[in-house]
Amino acid sequence: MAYAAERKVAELAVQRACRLAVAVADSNKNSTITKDDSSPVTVADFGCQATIIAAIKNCFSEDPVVGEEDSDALRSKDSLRERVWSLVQDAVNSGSGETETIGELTTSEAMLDAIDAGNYEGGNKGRMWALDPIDGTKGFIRHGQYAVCLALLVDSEVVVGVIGCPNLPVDPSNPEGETGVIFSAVKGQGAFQRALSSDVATPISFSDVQSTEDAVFCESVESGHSAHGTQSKIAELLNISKPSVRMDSQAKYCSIARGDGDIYLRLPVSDTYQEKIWDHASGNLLVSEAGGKVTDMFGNDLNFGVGRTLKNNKGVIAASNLLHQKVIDAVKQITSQN
Ligand SMILES: Nc1ncnc2c1ncn2[C@@H]1O[C@H](COP(=O)(O)OS(=O)(=O)O)[C@@H](OP(=O)(O)O)[C@H]1O
Ligand SMILES: [Mg+2]
Ligand SMILES: [Mg+2]
Ligand SMILES: [Mg+2]
Repeated sequence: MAYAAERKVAELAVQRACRLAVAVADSNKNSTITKDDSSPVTVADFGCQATIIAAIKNCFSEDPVVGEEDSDALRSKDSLRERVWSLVQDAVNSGSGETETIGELTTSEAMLDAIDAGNYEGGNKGRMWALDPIDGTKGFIRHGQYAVCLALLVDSEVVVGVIGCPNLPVDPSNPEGETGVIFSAVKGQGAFQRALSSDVATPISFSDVQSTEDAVFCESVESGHSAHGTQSKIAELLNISKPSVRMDSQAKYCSIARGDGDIYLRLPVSDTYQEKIWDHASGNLLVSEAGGKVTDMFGNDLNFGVGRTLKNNKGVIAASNLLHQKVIDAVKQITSQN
């Protein structure tokens, strides 16, 4: 099967990173720093980026990586670096059978170098990985939804997408039951989920909701990340009566891809913000392999080949193939009134 090795490595790397993130959440000893753009980053973001890039470099040494974080804060603060190094070592040592495939990290210097290997500028030629070590950092901090997201792109097309969601219920019909799910998709091979605790993956697909009246839509928690007011007008026009499900991170893509909801609306709040490729690459493939479509607000495909951002696109609309065009028509109608 095409990309079997890449999928295996990506799943093992994401699984190891999810253990690290869960350990930080469980410890209640998180350290948060505010970045230059005022967004938060935690020890878990750094640790997850280090473990995942180290795994990629151990297995596919020539592949470039577009990763969200850099190591500047760790290089200038010994205590922070030591804390992240300790988390990385614990995550590596607590795995069983991973190291023979994805290797390990041997020094804290190697950890810093791994984090900084995520500095690729992107582009539309050849292989590259897109990594969001913790997507929905605000969700992670508030013990809500967050996701560890890794994608392989070839000539700017996503061919492998893996998303780990430690706080998402394994069985959506049993929200109080076990949590921790890993989603994966390979281009042309379908979309799957399995419990983080299990080796058995099952296929997932969109709901067969035919009419937007019966649909559920999801959106960001933060009103600064998508335009809640415009989104509620779009929902009204589509006769959606159920309240929106607000959820942090690419868990939104995962939820609709397995039929918990039907539509993901992400209308821009600012004219200047450019969506980042690591916030959408994995979810894009998961949705298309599960029977859905992702475009920008104008119905254009997302272009992952123009750098670290989606600078050629505005907003994101994801829905099943059955509903997508209806949603785009409603978006057009509402946004042309503004
Ligand atoms: N202004 C603005 N507009 C749109 N998106 C933005 C904006 N600012 C930040 N971000 C990115 O939002 C990522 C989290 O998206 P979510 O959908 O999870 O948002 S939310 O956490 O539910 O609010 C978040 O990803 P992480 O940094 O990985 O958490 C950011 O990349
Ligand atoms: Mg993100
Ligand atoms: Mg992030
Ligand atoms: Mg961030």
